[in-house]
Amino acid sequence: MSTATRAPVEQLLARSRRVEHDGDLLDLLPSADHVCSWVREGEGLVGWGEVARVVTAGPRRAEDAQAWWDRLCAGLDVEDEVRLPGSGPVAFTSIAFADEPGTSVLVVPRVVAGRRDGVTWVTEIGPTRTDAVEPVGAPRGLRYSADPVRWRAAVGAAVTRIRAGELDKVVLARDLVVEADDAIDPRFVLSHLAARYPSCWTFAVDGMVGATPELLVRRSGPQVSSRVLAGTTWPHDGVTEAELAAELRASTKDQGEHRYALTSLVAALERVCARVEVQETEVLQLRNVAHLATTVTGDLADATTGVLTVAAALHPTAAVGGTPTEVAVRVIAELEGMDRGRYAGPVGWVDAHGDGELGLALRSAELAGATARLFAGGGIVADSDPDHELAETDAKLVPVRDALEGVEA
Ligand SMILES: C=C(O[C@@H]1C=C(C(=O)O)C=C[C@H]1O)C(=O)O
Repeated sequence: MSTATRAPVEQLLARSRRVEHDGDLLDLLPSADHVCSWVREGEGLVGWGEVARVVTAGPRRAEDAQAWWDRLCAGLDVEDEVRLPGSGPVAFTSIAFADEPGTSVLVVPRVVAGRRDGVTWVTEIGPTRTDAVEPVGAPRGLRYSADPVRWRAAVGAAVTRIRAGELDKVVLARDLVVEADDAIDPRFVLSHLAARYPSCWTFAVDGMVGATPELLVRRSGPQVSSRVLAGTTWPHDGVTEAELAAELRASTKDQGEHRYALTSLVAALERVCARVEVQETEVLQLRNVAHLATTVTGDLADATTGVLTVAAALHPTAAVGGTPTEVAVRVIAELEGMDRGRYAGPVGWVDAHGDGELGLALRSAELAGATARLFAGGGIVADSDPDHELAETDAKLVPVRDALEGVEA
């Protein structure tokens, strides 16, 4: 099922030209409206304005978005003097976690500013316009509400079902609703996330914002790569980073969680790739948590498969779903008691060649007016402890919480 809610009627021209700008890409966003972002280590893409969008739902939500975008690109005139990945027409997309409920969106911004290897450019679709610049405001009067007691019980129920042999692993998530006095400016959240989590991808699409460390798929021609995360610890009792990494490597529970996630990713990649290569598992250190991380690369069997279609084949891995996938997705719906919406779904950008980068919308929140709904989850296996899992989700909520609070240190 797919509904085009806004499609251009006239013949459109997309123009990319180099610009002299060495400031922060996020500082180019003129207002809080239609903010799009995919920024890491100061490079990437930001977008604003909107020339077209499609809203999709159901089991083919990502493929439908890809097909709609391909059709739109086929009718575009393009002048691209930059010719780098991400120049020329691009769209930003955020796909729902589940087949249902939830809606997915693909947005074509009117203006995109990009930077890669120190080269900065601007792509405009349609006639050039001057945007009114509005100052960025901090959220005020933040109030929090969550139900950790109910979630703890859900984790206990999941452990019972895993021990009974119904499934091996399930990722359970919870939300934290934050109310502010006025509409929350996504630019405020994004600039704090990017400053404190520079190695993560700071993303925004249609109100879904966050800084994710997990790359579901990057497509560059026939080559794809992915970085799967599972198995988590966080700073405690003054342990050093090296000690934390050693703890994680030595934890059979975390290694087990990681193996389920990696196995599911590799099996899914093997269905769409002619060659798959698994790199060595590493420890990824962030300021709030550390994860076991494995990069997997592959060559697409069919080089015409667009990045969103590849994502559809991979999602959900057992990093955000579980093992076996179908059982885990059903258990998530039964035990979580909430609609994940676009949390833990693919998020990122696509270009006119089917290339792009899609992360998983983790360490994220859905912004709607003065409300932010934050999400965090963790992998549950046979020997998981509900209190420990609750503490893990608290650690994963830190990035967006701190960003809303404007924590600088
Ligand atoms: C589900 C989340 O994170 C995922 C689960 C992890 C785990 O269980 O160890 C680690 C990284 C992510 O793949 C989240 O951040 O909400």
